[in-house]
Amino acid sequence: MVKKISLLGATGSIGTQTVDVVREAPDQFKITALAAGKNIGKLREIIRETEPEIVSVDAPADATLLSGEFPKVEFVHGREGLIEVAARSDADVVVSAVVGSLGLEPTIEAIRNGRNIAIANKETLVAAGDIVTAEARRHGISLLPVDSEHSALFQSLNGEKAERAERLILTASGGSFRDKTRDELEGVTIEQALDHPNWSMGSKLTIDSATMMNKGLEVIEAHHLFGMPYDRIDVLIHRESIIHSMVEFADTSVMAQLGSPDMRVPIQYALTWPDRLPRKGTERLDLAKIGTLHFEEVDLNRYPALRIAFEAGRTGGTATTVMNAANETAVGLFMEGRIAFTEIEGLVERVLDRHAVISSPDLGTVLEADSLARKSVLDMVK
Ligand SMILES: NC(=O)C1=CN([C@@H]2O[C@H](COP(=O)(O)OP(=O)(O)OC[C@H]3O[C@@H](n4cnc5c(N)ncnc54)[C@H](OP(=O)(O)O)[C@@H]3O)[C@@H](O)[C@H]2O)C=CC1
Ligand SMILES: CC(=O)[C@@H](O)[C@H](O)COP(=O)(O)O
Ligand SMILES: [Mn+2]
Repeated sequence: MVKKISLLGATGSIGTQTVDVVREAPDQFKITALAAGKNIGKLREIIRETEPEIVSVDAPADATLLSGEFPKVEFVHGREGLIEVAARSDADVVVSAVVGSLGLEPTIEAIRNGRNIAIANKETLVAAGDIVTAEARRHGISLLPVDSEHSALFQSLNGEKAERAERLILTASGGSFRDKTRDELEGVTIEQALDHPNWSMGSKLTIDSATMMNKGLEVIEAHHLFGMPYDRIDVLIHRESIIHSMVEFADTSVMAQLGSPDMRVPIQYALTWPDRLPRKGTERLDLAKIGTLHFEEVDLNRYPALRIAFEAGRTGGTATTVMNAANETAVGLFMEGRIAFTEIEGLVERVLDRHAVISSPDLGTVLEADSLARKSVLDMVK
């Protein structure tokens, strides 16, 4: 049976690679709903190719423009449009791949509508992991990891209960500045920060990888997806991004998932699970050619964002919501050239220090904490 897919974040790095996967297996998948932001040129191409029933864009003017060009497609817009595409779609799976905690409400609506979620949008789980996983349990849907590390953990668990695992080991490339000391980070440029050694990804995630906030977000994501306490989640620097992550069991066995760094592999697995399809166009792993794999401990003084994320995760409640929102805002300021790269973690930590944590927030409280944290960062750099 053809699987119907609703794709949120269609024009982004994960979105366009999801379209690649669908293109390669038209007898398996059909995209019926799309959501994007401002990249109307790319969206036009994707609409032409996939012929969806409904599409959401950010601006009302773009929705009107595209309605004229594609009369058979229904267009909606803005935050409500994004939620409508997620909630109304009759898709078998919703690929949640917008960037940022903007993905939270549509993902929750999709879960409440009984859709399985292929979750790339890690910020949703960091902002409100307890709420999202509780909704998933209540509605009996699957949260299928797309993030490469979490797909690796999921595959390494291979049906075993996460409780049986003793330790999750997330691998980290070290990001664009892994060969620089903390002092050498002074004055680094946006272009340098965007030059990831192994992966081609959206800009926000590439900056997060350089601060290692990405790994911090992923630790929190793993905690929620696999129910693992923080003191049993480790991070290991592995420059090559060939081992995507590992699970250690009580008998000392370690299961790992390896492969070429190509996000179409975990995207496809989330869409085909529990089956697998052949993958055209992904380079097969040739370990003899690679020769050597490297591993290193993480120095939390070099990467304070990872320490901040572990602390926020252990605190729980709105601490992770606030950390995520402050980080999104600080990364945005860096991308606008308004702050230095080395100011990102300090801003996040200052906002967290001033925040009075609410331990079991409802969705309204999460959204309010998120928006206040964004404002706090902006106030600090005025
Ligand atoms: N890229 C990767 O390899 C990986 C990504 N992820 C996660 O997946 C998510 C997406 O990442 P990535 O694809 O790299 O990001 P990109 O920046 O490449 O894409 C972001 C997507 O979100 C859309 N978007 C942004 N703002 C809005 C808005 N206001 N309304 C609707 N859509 C909006 C963008 O639309 P537009 O461009 O049209 O404005 C775009 O389609 C992130 O959470 C990231 O952490 C996880 C693992 C790997
Ligand atoms: C491809 C992917 O999953 C990214 O989240 C990736 O993990 C970034 O790599 P590092 O954060 O390890 O640099
Ligand atoms: Mn990842």
